[in-house]
Amino acid sequence: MKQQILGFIGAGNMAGSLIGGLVSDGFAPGNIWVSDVDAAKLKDLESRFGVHTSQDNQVVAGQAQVVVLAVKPQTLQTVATGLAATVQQRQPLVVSIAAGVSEAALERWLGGKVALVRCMPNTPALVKTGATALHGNDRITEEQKSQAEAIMRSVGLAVWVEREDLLDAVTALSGSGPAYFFLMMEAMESAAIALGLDQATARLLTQQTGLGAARIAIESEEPPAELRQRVTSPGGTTERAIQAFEAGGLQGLVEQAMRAASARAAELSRQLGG
Ligand SMILES: NC(=O)C1=CN([C@@H]2O[C@H](COP(=O)(O)OP(=O)(O)OC[C@H]3O[C@@H](n4cnc5c(N)ncnc54)[C@H](OP(=O)(O)O)[C@@H]3O)[C@@H](O)[C@H]2O)C=CC1
Ligand SMILES: O=C(O)[C@@H]1CCC=N1
Repeated sequence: MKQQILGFIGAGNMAGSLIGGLVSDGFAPGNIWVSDVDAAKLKDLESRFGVHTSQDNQVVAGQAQVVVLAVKPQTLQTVATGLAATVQQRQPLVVSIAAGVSEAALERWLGGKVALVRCMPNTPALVKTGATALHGNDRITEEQKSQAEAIMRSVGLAVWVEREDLLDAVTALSGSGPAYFFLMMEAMESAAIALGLDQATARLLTQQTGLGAARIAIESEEPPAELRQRVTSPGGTTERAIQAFEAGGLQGLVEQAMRAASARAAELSRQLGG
């Protein structure tokens, strides 16, 4: 895999995170090509990671064995139809990371027959702790399946889902999920400042607490509810905080938020051509 040319169409937040993770995992930057309409974003990726860039999507799709579509869902139809002739002629593996764009729509826009993997990564790929779920169409070979998995595995965890529609749930969980934790961190930092800590101290303690909680959750065999109990001394301070979260309906709110994210992915899919 590391010998192949990997092409990214779109040089935004998610492409930058994936490229950063791949390069730090030893993927040769000289084998990565990136295109975008925005020259400044390309310059930035060039200087940070040493990848090749072009403002012409055809230059990238014209040489890559694996083409990663990393533009916004709303831009994807234009981009994909523009690449259809090249893709049909060269038959690369196409990997789409777009939320809510179905394999059927992508195949149609790309002119028909195409080996396609649709996946949902997340931005912690930048620090090689990404979480990605993948689903492939009927045309992918075992080798292409391994290629797509190897790309995502080099920047973190990669799991396959059996049904394409489950990617909407994954989007609501791990695709958007980093933002939920950042929101929680924002809220904790602000509350700590309100309680008298200076901002630097509040941020540092919040960050380290997030890291520590995540590491315990990953390294321990115990479910999160059990780990929470260990922090919650009867009659102590955590108990009061948890009571306040429960009174505010935190669990229901989280479910409501994730249902809204998943519904938006399904809505995008309908709006963008099924
Ligand atoms: N951000 C995230 O956490 C995640 C995002 N995704 C998916 O990844 C995809 C990209 O998201 P994200 O990186 O956040 O979005 P960004 O807007 O940061 O990146 C998309 C890039 O594509 C560029 N672009 C627009 N039109 C074209 C074109 N015709 N040819 C080439 N490039 C073009 C945009 O330029 P300009 O800004 O000038 O329009 C922008 O630089 C989306 O489909 C999203 O659903 C998936 C998982 C997580
Ligand atoms: O917000 C979005 O639509 C994208 C998909 C998942 C994370 N970011």
